[in-house]
Amino acid sequence: MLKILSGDQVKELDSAHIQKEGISSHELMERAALSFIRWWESMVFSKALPVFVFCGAGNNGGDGFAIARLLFKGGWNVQVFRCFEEGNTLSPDAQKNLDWIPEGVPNHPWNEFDLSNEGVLIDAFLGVGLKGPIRNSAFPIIECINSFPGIKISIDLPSGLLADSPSNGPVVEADFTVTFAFPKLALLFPENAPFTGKIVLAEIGINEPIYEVFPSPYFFIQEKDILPRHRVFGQFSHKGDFGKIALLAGSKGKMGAAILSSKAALRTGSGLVTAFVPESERGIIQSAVPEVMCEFEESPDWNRFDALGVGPGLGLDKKDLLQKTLKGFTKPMILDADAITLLASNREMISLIPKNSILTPHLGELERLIGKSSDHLDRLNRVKEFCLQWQLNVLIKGAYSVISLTDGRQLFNSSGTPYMATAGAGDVLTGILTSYLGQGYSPENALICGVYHHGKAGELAGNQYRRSTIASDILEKIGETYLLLNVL
Ligand SMILES: NC(=O)C1=CN([C@@H]2O[C@H](COP(=O)(O)OP(=O)(O)OC[C@H]3O[C@@H](n4cnc5c(N)ncnc54)[C@H](O)[C@@H]3O)[C@@H](O)[C@H]2O)[C@@H](O)CC1
Ligand SMILES: [K+]
Repeated sequence: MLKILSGDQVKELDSAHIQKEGISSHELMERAALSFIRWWESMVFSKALPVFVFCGAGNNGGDGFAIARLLFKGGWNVQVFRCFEEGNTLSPDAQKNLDWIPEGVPNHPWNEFDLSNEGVLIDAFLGVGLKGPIRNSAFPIIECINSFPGIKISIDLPSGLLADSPSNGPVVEADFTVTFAFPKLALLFPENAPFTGKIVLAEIGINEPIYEVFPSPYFFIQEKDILPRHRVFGQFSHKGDFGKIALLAGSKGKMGAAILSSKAALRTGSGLVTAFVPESERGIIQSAVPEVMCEFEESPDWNRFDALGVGPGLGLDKKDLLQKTLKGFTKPMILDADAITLLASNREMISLIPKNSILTPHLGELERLIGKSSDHLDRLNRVKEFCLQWQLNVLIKGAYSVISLTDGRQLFNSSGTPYMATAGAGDVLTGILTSYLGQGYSPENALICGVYHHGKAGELAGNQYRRSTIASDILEKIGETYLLLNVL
């Protein structure tokens, strides 16, 4: 997993890199610019479009100058716009790259930019070096960039956005943010989505051991992290090895939730799935999912199951049943939907949850559980406290869902699409997570694999159905995610 460092640590990363690999900060900047160019070429922008590069006085501006040079060499019609006063001192690497701008690239002060221009604007004004509240002198520059009607691409961060804390001042509203080495924390906050546009990760070849010395609780999950976390089953495995799981879900009028979670558990390889549903409703699930078994007792011997998922469509009148279940199951379990709402209003039950269990609230359920947050950073901190206090794992669902673990680490998922914001998508996830726990995955690996596959299945469904995507489509795409990730 990619460690997400703070803006302040980026500078230290530079020197760690220089010390360990003997690569200068200037070479690192060149790598960043080349990595940007690789992405740019993959976008096949029309060569008829002029490119305007707005450059600041720091290394973000340095990236901009280097990009302008490389684009010019590649045959693009490029112009540079300087976002600093005449006579200002530039960072050494920015100065070097400014000096290297070829003769044929026009170079103007930013206020000479003609807003009626058409083309692409590259925002290399401010990056992770922005400190504190933005100076007044920067306001008109950001306003000018935002008034440009063409495509806007921010380098590393949209200018004005603080790397890892909430921003109050004006911020560039980019269509794309090409960020180097790892996504900066603030890019993953939902409140910053209007500024970041689509986030593109551009690798600059920093080796993983170099990251090791930097402490950070934040990580970014990538596709390559998934396969090694899956369990491998042999030729002689039988259905008992794939887990015997139970789902306590569904109620009158909400049997769909039980169906979706049971099917998802089966689709992710559960050997045996038993749904605990009200007896009066059994016909619905048994005809919809013939592979699932049904039981109706209110407090069975839960411990005969390898894993237990509780909550989808359960109903809010099941407090006693939830309490008995929490007392009756001793292994980590999944708690979702109505189970979380019941816990939020009966907080004395939180201590009954088996340690290392997983709670999967959406933002509304989370708020009921931990109170209102002022912003995403505050939310992350509150959830971390909750996880540490109760030794529970919490998944904050949404874009870049966050897996918050019992040891304080917080992992951002990278798969998914807004088309997944549809009824029942969470029920599918509960089935997947319960399935992986039943197959012997640790809660951490169940979360990483489950959340990633769920997001990937949503992307595949979204690519096909766009806004008409429903939870059953996500479910039906789970199989394709196994092929895509090469999971046996
Ligand atoms: N260290 C690394 O690993 C790499 C860093 N690179 C680039 O370097 C950038 C960081 O460069 P720097 O540390 O030089 O910083 P930046 O270039 O991001 O910012 C420094 C500039 O911001 C101005 N500034 C600071 N606070 C301000 C405020 N409150 N209001 C208005 N202006 C303010 C400063 O006067 C200075 O001109 C990254 O974002 C990235 O683009 C890349 O070259 C790739 C490698
Ligand atoms: K920028």
